[in-house]
Amino acid sequence: MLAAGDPQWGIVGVTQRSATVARQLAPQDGLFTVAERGEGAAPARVVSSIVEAVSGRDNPELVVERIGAAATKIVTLTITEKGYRFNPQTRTLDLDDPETSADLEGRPPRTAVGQIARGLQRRAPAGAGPITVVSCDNLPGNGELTGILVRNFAAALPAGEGDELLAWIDRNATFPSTMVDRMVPATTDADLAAVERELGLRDEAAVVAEPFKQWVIEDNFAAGRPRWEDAGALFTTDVAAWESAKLRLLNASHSMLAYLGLAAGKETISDAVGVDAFRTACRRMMLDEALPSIALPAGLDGEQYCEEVLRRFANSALGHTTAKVGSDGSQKIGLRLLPTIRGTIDAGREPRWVSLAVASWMHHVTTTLETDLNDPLAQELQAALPTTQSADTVVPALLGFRSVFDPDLAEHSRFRELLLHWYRILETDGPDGLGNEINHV
Ligand SMILES: NC(=O)c1ccc[n+]([C@@H]2O[C@H](COP(=O)([O-])OP(=O)(O)OC[C@H]3O[C@@H](n4cnc5c(N)ncnc54)[C@H](O)[C@@H]3O)[C@@H](O)[C@H]2O)c1
Ligand SMILES: O=P(O)(O)OC[C@@H](O)[C@@H](O)[C@H](O)[C@H](O)CO
Repeated sequence: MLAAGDPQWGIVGVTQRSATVARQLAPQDGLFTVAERGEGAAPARVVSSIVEAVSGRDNPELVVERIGAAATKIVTLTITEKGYRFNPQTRTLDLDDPETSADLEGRPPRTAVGQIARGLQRRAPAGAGPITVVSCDNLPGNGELTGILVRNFAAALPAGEGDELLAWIDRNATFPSTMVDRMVPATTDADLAAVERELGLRDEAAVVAEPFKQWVIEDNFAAGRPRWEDAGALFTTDVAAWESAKLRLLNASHSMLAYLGLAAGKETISDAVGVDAFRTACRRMMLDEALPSIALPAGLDGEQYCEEVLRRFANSALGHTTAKVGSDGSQKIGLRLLPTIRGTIDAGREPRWVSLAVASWMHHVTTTLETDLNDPLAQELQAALPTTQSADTVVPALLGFRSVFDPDLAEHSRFRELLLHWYRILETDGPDGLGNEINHV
């Protein structure tokens, strides 16, 4: 927007749990480089849209103040799935979460939902006017969900306070859904050194990304918005179809490749997709199981989309690690893989390939030490594992993990058999045996 000559918008960036990015941006006046990597990459570009960088961990009160300010018209969130602190089965705020309860008790809020609710509460008496809250996370119905969670927070406040806030939200706040697609790995020291060579300047906050980018947004803004369509964003009334296409084709395959890749000692997604058998399994999961169980957005060619996803994963200049994509599995499996399992079973077909993805996640949980398992439920997952570990003990134990599997799915006999089948191969023959089996099927 700035490049197009509209100078009225700027971004206050908030980091949540670590001050690192705020600390990197502050001495460089919020400027940072976006360096595209891979075929068709544009030259490095310095972006100047961040006008202030705040550490939410160190200064939660300032975050509330900024959300409460009349000048703020839009709040966007990219805080990962776990940042929402919700129960995925009921899609409600987890009020037993210690951080959420502490925010409800009135401390300067440290959870994202608490910060938004308290910020909105600030707007009412100040006459700061309406506001739009936009989730950009990989969650189905992310806008609707965010609205529910903020309202759950308000409803859990003492009666007078909560009712007033709920009524204000209904009149003044909107929560459009979005689908954001661009692979952006964590920046490494080698990335910073490469950007320094390209720019002739040291940028501690540089970001690397693939050339592809897509942002689909529900056009429901309460207080105006930049003309993002001029920069390629798509405004639509049907974000849900885009979201499920992305989550169940791209993100599902990403997770599958991450866990298969981790089992085979592959460091990056491009290394994992380079294994013929893994690429075949991924393609079969998308084409045979995910595609038939979703309603695609109008005009999207499903098969072409799947091939493009595989091509994007093969971008070896990106260095997207299997460890990062495979993190937080307990938060992602239920959104990316299980809906395809249910859809395939409901249609009377076998969820063969998608079960391989779930079995490789189980294998990852079992073969990773608790301290190395990057998952907010690492302790609970490890506690659920049996002492003697084999397919026959691990699969039922993890199927009983209620934060991920509901009883219906956990009891489904064919799903269980498929998990046992794939887990046994991973356990006894490793990735090579898996390759033979995949090629054989
Ligand atoms: N990186 C990508 O390729 C990409 C692409 C599209 C969408 N997304 C979405 O954006 C999210 C963030 O991706 P990223 O690559 O920036 O991840 P990241 O791990 O680099 O950053 C995550 C951010 O979330 C915050 N966070 C983590 N746990 C939190 C919690 N419990 N409460 C509040 N905040 C918390 C962190 O402080 C950090 O600021 C993803 O989970 C995904 O939903 C990412
Ligand atoms: O960011 P996460 O942790 O939700 O998931 C990891 C990746 O699958 C994801 O970030 C993709 O790179 C992204 O969704 C592509 O648009």
